[in-house]
Parts: sequence; C-alpha cells; structure tokens
Amino acid sequence: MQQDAPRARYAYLGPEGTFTEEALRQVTTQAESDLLPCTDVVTALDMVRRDEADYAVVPIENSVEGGVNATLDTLAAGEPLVIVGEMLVPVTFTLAARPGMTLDTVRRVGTHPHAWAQCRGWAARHLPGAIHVPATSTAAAAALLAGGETAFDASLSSALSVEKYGLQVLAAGVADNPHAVTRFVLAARPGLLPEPTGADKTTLMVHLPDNEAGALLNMLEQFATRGVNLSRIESRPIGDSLGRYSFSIDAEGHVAEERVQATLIGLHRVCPTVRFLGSYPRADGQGAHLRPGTHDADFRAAREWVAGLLEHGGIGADGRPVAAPGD
Ligand SMILES: O=C(O)C(=O)Cc1ccccc1
Repeated sequence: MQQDAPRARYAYLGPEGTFTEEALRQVTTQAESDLLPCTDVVTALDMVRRDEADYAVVPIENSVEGGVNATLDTLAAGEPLVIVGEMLVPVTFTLAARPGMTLDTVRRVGTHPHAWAQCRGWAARHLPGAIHVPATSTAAAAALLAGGETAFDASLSSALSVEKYGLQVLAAGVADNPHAVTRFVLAARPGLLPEPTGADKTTLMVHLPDNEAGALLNMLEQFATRGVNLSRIESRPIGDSLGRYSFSIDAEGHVAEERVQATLIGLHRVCPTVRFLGSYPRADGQGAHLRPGTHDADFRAAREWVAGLLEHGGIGADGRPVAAPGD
C-alpha cells in the first residue's frame, strides 16, 4: 500500500488574518499543509529549528519602515536557517472597533508597531492625540478587541481580519503611503537549494574585521568587482559591545552562478564571519543586469586560461611543480 506524503508544516506570525497569512497563502493552502500560527517571528523560526515545522513565513522588510529587526537578528544567529522563497504583499489597513464606536471617540489604537509606523501621518490627521498600543500582530489586535480587550478601543489590521473577527469598519484604505509593500520570506532548515531561475537573490550576513580602516569598503568591493548588485544592506548591532555591527545583505544572483561564488570566496577571505542565508527566486521576477565580463562563461573561460598557463608551465592546480615522468 502506498503511504501518503507527510503534510508540510508552516509556522507563521498569527493569529489567522495577519498579512503574514496572506503571504503564506501565496505558497500553500490549508487543504495541503498544516498552518501553525505563532505569536511572534522568533517562535515561528525556532519551530523550524526544532523540527516542529518544516517552514516559517515571517515578514523581513517593509518599503516604508525598513527591516524587521526580530527576523534579521533571529536569522543571523543560532542554528542555521536558510531562506528558500520570498513573497510580496501590498499593505493598507482598516481601522475597526466594536459596534457603537465612532472615529472621534478613538483614543487608543492597538496594532503591530510596523503597522503604526505606516499610519502615523494618517492618525495625526484623523485621530489627533490618539496613542498607539503595541500588539504582537495586526490580527492579534483585531482578535483581542473582538474578545473584549479594553487596553485599546480600535485596531489597525487587514480588511480580511476585520471581517474574520466581526469588527465594525471605522476607516478603510488607511496608509501614509498607498503603495507600501511588505516582503516576507519562507525559511527552512538547510538542505537542497531552490534551483536558479535567472532572477534570484542571495541573502548573507557578514561581520567586518575589528579596527581596520576601509573594512566596509573592502567588503563592498567584493560585490562590486564581480558585478553583483545589492538590493538591500542594513547594519545591525552584534550586541556584545558598543560599535560592533553585522551587515545583513541581499545580493542579486544565485550561489550557483560564478560571479556570486567568486564574491563569496572574496568575502570569506576578508570577513571574519560570513553566514549564507539562502539563494531563492525573486518575487518580482526581475533578472539581474549583467555587466560585460561577469557572465558564467566569462569566469569559466578565464579559469581555463589560467589552468592552461599552469599546465604549460608544469605547475599543478595546487601551485606545486608537477613531477616529470621518470622523476
Ligand atoms: O501583523 C501582521 O499582520 C503582520 O503580518 C506583520 C505586519 C505588520 C505590518 C505590516 C506588514 C506586516
């Protein structure tokens, strides 16, 4: 008898109705996988580390507020995880409350800090004097409100979650920037890499050597000289003392490509720590614009040329003279 394949387990920032769940729905459904809502991104990622989930879906970057530090820091340290996919979700919010509230009576708004950061201007204009009450996610605020929470009197969350938790809409389409997009990643334990598509990203975390003038420039040159474009670079404090930072980097290309491999080799030579955090297809499908001399074929031809010089000169690939016959 044939055994059914085990269902994949997806941990994500919950509860049901978060923007993270919308990202998750781009890769799987409840019919084919077990969806495991978590209260925060650290728990979701740690569930994968402990093999309690196969994947985690977590927000990593927002076009308005920048990087999600909890995600960047949790990927940067601890048992290795790799990113195997990314998803983009356009984000606008709905201000909602229990029945009976009106816009002019809202004093305290519960939502995720990243959501509040994206609605601050709107709130200053439409809810002057209202304060933000942080929640673990946008949907958590909506769910708490529906369950009778009194720490805040309105929530900012997705339209879907307002419907799911039966709240009343006070304002729809709330956003300081109507084109704001949040990027989510699918993280897994290290294993088979997603195949290169020609439109890929590679995520890395690097440390610089201490007290070395030009160390940052030296690190960046490893990318520049191989024609590898960066789509994100952020510094994060390492945490053990003041002035020590790690760099979280997204580079265009896949580790299967020669120019990315040459960059990694260069980084390994000049940086004390390089953590590979995955190569995966870009959600926007945009292929890298390659500079002349940086195609795979250019690297291969250059390597063959050098190998020919060595062979002709009686030197092996290890740099030592090759013993002549009869020696
Ligand atoms: O809280 C949510 O719904 C999330 O998925 C995190 C988040 C918060 C704000 C903007 C995008 C994602």
